[in-house]
Amino acid sequence: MPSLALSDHKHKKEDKKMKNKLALKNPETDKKVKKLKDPKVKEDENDLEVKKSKKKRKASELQLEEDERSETSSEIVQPVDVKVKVKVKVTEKKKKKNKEKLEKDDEDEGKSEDPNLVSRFRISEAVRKKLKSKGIESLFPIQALTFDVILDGTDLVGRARTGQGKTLAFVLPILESLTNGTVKASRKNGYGRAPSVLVLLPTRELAKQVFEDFEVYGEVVGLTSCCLYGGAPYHTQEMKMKKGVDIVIGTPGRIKDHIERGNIHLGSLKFRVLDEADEMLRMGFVDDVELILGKVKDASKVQTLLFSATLPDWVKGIAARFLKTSKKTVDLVGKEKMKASTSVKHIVLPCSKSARSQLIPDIIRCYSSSGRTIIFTETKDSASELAGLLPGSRALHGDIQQAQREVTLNGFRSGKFMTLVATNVAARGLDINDVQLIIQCEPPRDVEAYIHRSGRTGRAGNTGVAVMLYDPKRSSISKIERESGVKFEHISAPQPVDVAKSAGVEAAKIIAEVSDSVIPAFKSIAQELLETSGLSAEDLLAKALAKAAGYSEIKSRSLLTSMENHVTLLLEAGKPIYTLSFVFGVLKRFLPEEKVHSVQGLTLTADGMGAVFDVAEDDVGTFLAGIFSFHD
Ligand SMILES: Nc1ncnc2c1ncn2[C@@H]1O[C@H](COP(=O)(O)OP(=O)(O)OP(=O)(O)O)[C@@H](O)[C@H]1O
Repeated sequence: MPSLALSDHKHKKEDKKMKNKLALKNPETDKKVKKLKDPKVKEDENDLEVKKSKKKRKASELQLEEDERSETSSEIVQPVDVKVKVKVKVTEKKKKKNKEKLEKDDEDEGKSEDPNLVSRFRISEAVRKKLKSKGIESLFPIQALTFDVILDGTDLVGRARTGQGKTLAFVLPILESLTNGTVKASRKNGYGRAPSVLVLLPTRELAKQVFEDFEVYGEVVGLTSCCLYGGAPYHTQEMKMKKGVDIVIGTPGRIKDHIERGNIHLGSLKFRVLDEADEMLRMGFVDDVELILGKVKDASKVQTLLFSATLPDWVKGIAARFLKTSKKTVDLVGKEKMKASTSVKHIVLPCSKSARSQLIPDIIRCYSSSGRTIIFTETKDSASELAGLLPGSRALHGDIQQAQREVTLNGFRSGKFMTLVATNVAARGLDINDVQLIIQCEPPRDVEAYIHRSGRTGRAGNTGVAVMLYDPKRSSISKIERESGVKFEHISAPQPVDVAKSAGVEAAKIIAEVSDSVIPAFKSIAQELLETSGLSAEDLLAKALAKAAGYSEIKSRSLLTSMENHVTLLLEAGKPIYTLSFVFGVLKRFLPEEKVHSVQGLTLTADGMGAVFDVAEDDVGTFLAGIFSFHD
């Protein structure tokens, strides 16, 4: 970082040297980007290696046995060619059989050790098959630990980190309970039946997602579900309720409306579920939730379940009021310091508001692994504004019409576009395949929001990256860090040259895929260009690659505010500085007023002996010249 020594004349020479090194080097970025390859992945690879080598060992032992056998055999059959062939055939068949046996043994070995195998739980055959078709053969810990508790009729508070499968933790035992468990006999059947299950969730999108799980697994055991949320027409929802459903899933406001209109009767209710309870109550649904829960006349006959990745103390009060005293709590986070997802790499990066739209595309290029990205903003307006500035992205927030919200979310899920800019409406519960990167434009107001937003990646055992931007002048990350237990990795903005390199790799792949048939058409122009440009073939090709990657030039970016064409300068005072106005005063002594006002992101250094600030690249000379004249 170019530095301006304020009081120490001895450093003048070094300062002059530094003048020649104005471009900011950022060795950290390179290192960090590389480091981002999750060590866990490596561990998994190692595990795989161990397994592979075990397999290889077993295979080679078998191979040895076989080789010995076939050698002996071939001695016997050698004189007759046909027999050799037959023998070889037999050997190959055996080899195949052995290989299959080996694979099966390996599989069985792994399976029989797994205490959470689906087959070990009281899950009906039809649901088991459905789970298998979805690739689920084993329950996740929160599911395994709560299954029997719920199926046996106990109220439950369940907590596990984001993406750990809390939805199926209540879906599976509820379905079993209704079809094979204690509740089966008293459950209402037939046309016009009142629901047996009521699930309340904070957002429409989440309600729909949970509804889909109930639909998929409920269908195979003959249970029907219905999703009720605002912004959708009442009539269709009413018709469904009239026909009768077993499970109702929805947001509190719309459910309350239906209750008041007489469309839902809770007299047959066996289960009520509060998913993401803290968010529901925080969003101001507390009266609606209380009203709905209060509609259940005999609460002793209803089982109540409460799930979330975050359970602030005040939610425990609600649990105490609405769950039976015999309730159980399964808390997989508990007193552990780290409350956020452990399969996510948590990163912070200083960035001023004005630099966001320039910086975000580069963060996406460097950290999204070509997967999906969700960007969180604090307000609906900034979500719309940012989506407008980022090509190929769409906004999702509460002011967007429900139909459009659904189109947007479907488009994001199906990969029509890869970047979603959202408010907290997308923070909770949403489970979208291949979200590799979360960007939070500023630190959220509460730690729960941080935990849930960053938890949209790194789900179901996958890894992901969560980058939180902060303006050092306006916001602090220490509260989030302290309360979430996350140890953030601090990085500076990806430098344009690094971003360009990764874009170049992509461009090279694209060029390699171009058919050779284009060569004749372009060859003579290429030759002419080579002769006239005065560049080597490599340099010329590098320029072509840059253009293919969308680059005509590479701009520099400051470390402090991440602004393009700005450089961060360090002013060393050689003595403690207590206020920013002191720094401004010093700058004013050797620089014109308008230049002093143009500095960005002025901040005191951690040791209090200096200050850092950004200046336009074109002004660096003026600043350095100013400080030298000041010393002279
Ligand atoms: N036993 C399992 N085996 C494999 N995948 C599973 C299993 N259970 C759930 N999943 C998958 O894990 C993902 C995350 O599940 P889910 O959305 O229920 O997490 P969650 O704990 O509710 O997260 P959040 O706190 O963010 O709402 C989903 O894609 C789900 O299909």
